Amino acid sequence: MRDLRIGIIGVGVMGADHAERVVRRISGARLVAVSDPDLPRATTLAESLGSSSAPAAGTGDGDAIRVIEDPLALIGNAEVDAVIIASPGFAHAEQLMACLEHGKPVLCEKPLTMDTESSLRVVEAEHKLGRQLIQVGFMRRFDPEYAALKQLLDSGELGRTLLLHNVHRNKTVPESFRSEMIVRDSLVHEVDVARWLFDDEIARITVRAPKPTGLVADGVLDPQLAVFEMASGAIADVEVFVNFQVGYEVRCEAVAEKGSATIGLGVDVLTRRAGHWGGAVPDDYRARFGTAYDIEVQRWVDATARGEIDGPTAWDGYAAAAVCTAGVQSLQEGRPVEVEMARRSEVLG
Ligand SMILES: NC(=O)c1ccc[n+]([C@@H]2O[C@H](COP(=O)([O-])OP(=O)(O)OC[C@H]3O[C@@H](n4cnc5c(N)ncnc54)[C@H](O)[C@@H]3O)[C@@H](O)[C@H]2O)c1
Ligand SMILES: O[C@H]1[C@H](O)[C@@H](O)[C@H](O)[C@@H](O)[C@H]1O
Repeated sequence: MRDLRIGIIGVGVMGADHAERVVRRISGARLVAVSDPDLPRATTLAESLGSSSAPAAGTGDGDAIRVIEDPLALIGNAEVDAVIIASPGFAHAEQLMACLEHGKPVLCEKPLTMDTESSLRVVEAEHKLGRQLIQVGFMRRFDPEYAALKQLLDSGELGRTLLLHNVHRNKTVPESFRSEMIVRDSLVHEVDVARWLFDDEIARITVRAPKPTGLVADGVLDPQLAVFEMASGAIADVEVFVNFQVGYEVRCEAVAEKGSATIGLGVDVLTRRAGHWGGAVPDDYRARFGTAYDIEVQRWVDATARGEIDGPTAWDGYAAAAVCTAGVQSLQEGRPVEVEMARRSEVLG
């Protein structure tokens, strides 16, 4: 079977990382086009990967990668079989709709879109089309540690899961990150983790913030503390701290009836030396979740070749957006907020 020809939209930090992944680390796919309003950035990337002489799983022998300025033109281009969207969240809705219009399978970085209404419109448009084309980049589901945790909890060995404690810390984030963005762009990962691990919807969310760190602009509420009340009665708490300074830390502890399980301790690098013990803290998500992204994109490519998707769906993206909308309201009003969501059966039949 011929390689899946991929176009990537947005080649900043994440898009460039995916581009390298497609070219060098996964099989069955070829990077044929990139698009970014920052043309020099797109051109430099296309030239460096397209003429790569390093062993390239995805490009063949230094195949050229086209730079297509207009992202919608990339989506419509006949030489692009499938699309990876790694533009900022505000651009996702229009680009997803274009992928649906052109019948192109798409792996869209989280969040699906930045608000509940546009996320629902995307879900409805995909449903109308009659086939699933959208996968959302909630990559934690592909991380071996999260996957092992999910398997353990689903096995029932520990009894019913009652609580999740989560920590999500970034070293720093760009200045564009205001309080709402922390909910919609960072906390959204734990929204998906809780829905996935509990296999349940979040019914109510509370987001509170202590006196903020002094290392952010005035008015930015960082860190934040969220509580998700699941429809079944289980509870998850999350600390999100995106200007933690130290490095990237993502942990999850599940507390069940007959035991608990924790991931994200970095125990594989635990060291003892010169009177100290400890390990390394990764700098960012690329170091911590590199394997998860590789597995995510490889499985997406393989599933796309079969005409399927294999991961979080547009509905998962919509559900996460609805929870985040309620979360932002909770943060602003200082009270728990019920999550308002369409009924799945009414939208998807
Ligand atoms: N899954 C993860 O762990 C993870 C990690 C980082 C970022 N992300 C997601 O990836 C996406 C990109 O984030 P990033 O950190 O790479 O941002 P970034 O700012 O580094 O890169 C975004 C790129 O998109 C370009 N761009 C801006 N407007 C555009 C438009 N309308 N169409 C196409 N391109 C446009 C910018 O010029 C830039 O090159 C976001 O959705 C973000 O939430 C996910
Ligand atoms: O866009 C990024 C990305 O999703 C990271 O995985 C997350 O840790 C950051 O908080 C977020 O800003």
